Amino acid sequence: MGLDKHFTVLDYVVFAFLLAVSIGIGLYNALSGGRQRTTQEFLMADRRMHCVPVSLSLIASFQSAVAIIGVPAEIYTHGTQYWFIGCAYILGLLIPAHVFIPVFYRMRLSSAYQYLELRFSKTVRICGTLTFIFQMVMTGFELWGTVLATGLVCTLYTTLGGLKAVIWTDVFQTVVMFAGQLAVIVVGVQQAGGVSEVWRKAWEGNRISGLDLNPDPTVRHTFWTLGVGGVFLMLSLYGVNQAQVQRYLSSRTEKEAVRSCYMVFPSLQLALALSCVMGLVMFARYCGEDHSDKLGTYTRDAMVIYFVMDMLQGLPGLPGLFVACLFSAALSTISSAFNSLATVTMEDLIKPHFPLMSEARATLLCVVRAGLWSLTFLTESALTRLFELQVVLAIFGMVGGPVLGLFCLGMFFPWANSTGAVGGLVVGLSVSFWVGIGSIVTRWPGPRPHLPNCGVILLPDNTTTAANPALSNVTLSQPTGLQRFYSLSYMWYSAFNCFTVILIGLIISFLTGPMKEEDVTPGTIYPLLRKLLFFLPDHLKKKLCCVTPLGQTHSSEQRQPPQHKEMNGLAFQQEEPGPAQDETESFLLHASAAFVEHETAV
Ligand SMILES: O=C(O)CCCC[C@@H]1SC[C@@H]2NC(=O)N[C@@H]21
Ligand code: NA
Repeated sequence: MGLDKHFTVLDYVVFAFLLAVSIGIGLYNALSGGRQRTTQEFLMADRRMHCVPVSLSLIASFQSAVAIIGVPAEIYTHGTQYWFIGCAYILGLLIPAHVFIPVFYRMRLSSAYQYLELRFSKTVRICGTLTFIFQMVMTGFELWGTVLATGLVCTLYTTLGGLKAVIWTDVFQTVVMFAGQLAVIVVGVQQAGGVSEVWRKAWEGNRISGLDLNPDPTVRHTFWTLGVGGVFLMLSLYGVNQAQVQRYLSSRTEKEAVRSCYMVFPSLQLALALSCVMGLVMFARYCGEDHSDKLGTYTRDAMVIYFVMDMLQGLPGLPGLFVACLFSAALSTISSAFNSLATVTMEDLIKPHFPLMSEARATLLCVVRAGLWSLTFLTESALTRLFELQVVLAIFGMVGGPVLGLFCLGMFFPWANSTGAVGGLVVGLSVSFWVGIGSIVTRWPGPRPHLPNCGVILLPDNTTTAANPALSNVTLSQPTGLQRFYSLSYMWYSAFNCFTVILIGLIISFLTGPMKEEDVTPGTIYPLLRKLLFFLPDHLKKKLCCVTPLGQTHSSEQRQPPQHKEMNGLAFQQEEPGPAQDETESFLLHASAAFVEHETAV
């Protein structure tokens, strides 16, 4: 699409400079500190990270070029309805902060899927890990072939620098992302003749969407699909996705991890606002014209890049900044994917079979795994093109939704057993792919009113009529039966699949003999019922919830972890579990110590 025709020397300098800084930060973290000699340092940044870099890195993981380009394209063609996904960020971050982080952090896990082994069984853990790998590989396709070059760079610092390098490069790349989007907005507003002009054109072009409370689940974007369906999308990404869980666990304390999750909220709202305003600014300038003739087969996302390059033409350095912004978005997502894939490969697939592996060998294997993953991604990204935002979100819903269901089944339902977990996940994934592929195959156009473009006439009673009546809303026939099932909005996939896994998981658990509460590993259940019924007196809670309130010891001895002795009310370990100790046992020691300590301290 001839990006380079707008590039001046200064653009190349700006782009190269920003890329060089990314590499520099990565290499610095690779060669400083403990020089990445242990897996704790390589995979968990020594669990000493501060909440500011962690929160910026949390943004970068799921703010790739797809979001930077896809959201403006969405606003340009459909209006600002998508902006309501911002309402999903409230619960979408509060629940991870107060439900998932406490459970994961007190268990001092390295991989989120260790939780599944401790709550259910090794089989469930492997299923969770493989589903996560599949999801990351599927969405790995979202990145461009052009990332190939810089992707090699990212491979360098990700494989050498570990999580610490990835987090600090993410911090820098998030700043570049915001700067690039801001530059486009400032220039665009100024060229369109000011904010009021942009607003007027967007308003006349019907791009300012009101609150659409239509309850129809087949309508693509409404307050319900975005504000409620979006919560489950956020939970699957910011609650249980390995890339984010790893960042929470790299925080120095649990409070630091919760603080980093809270700090994601304003930055995510800013990222959403910048990309939505960018779409409006583009609309004000091009009035919804469809330049696909100039772009040939390119998707509407490519149209966004064309517009931006056109807007920034004649402003040397800014096109370079915007392309650097795109690459930063892509690189920060790639590096997070590599590092989290290397972590789960090591923690969930390799280490359990080689408990006696030495630290040096384990770290070396991590480096090799991160390198192999990056080459996998780079080869596939070279083969594919940018996916549209909707496709990536649909994949997150199809794969991330069932995994979210698996964790919710484990945390909120003590009766769920491993058979139920595996059965629920298998059925959940099958149904999710049935809906997802069904909707692609039937290509249900969906009742998508064709928004009139700038050529509208604003009537005195503030209604608009399209310049050419043919463009007015076309009401399609409503889908019926199976067709309705296939035309479920992709924004409901996460919620729908999550509930399927929970429902099937519970049914199978009850059919195969529900777990007894005392058999459940301590710390793996979030006492949802007890917390929700906080207002009831204790004896009622105990009877109602049939879950022993946290902190009270059990009558049965086997609940007390071995090698502990009480001293002035605090439990601590007599000796650090030796390296030879198998991972689950050492986890048990850690968890129950932290668990009892936390509860007695509270
Ligand atoms: O860019 C990507 O990695 C794919 C799109 C992810 C977008 C989701 S929507 C909710 C949350 N908010 C973001 O800014 N990113 C994620
Ligand atoms: Na990113």
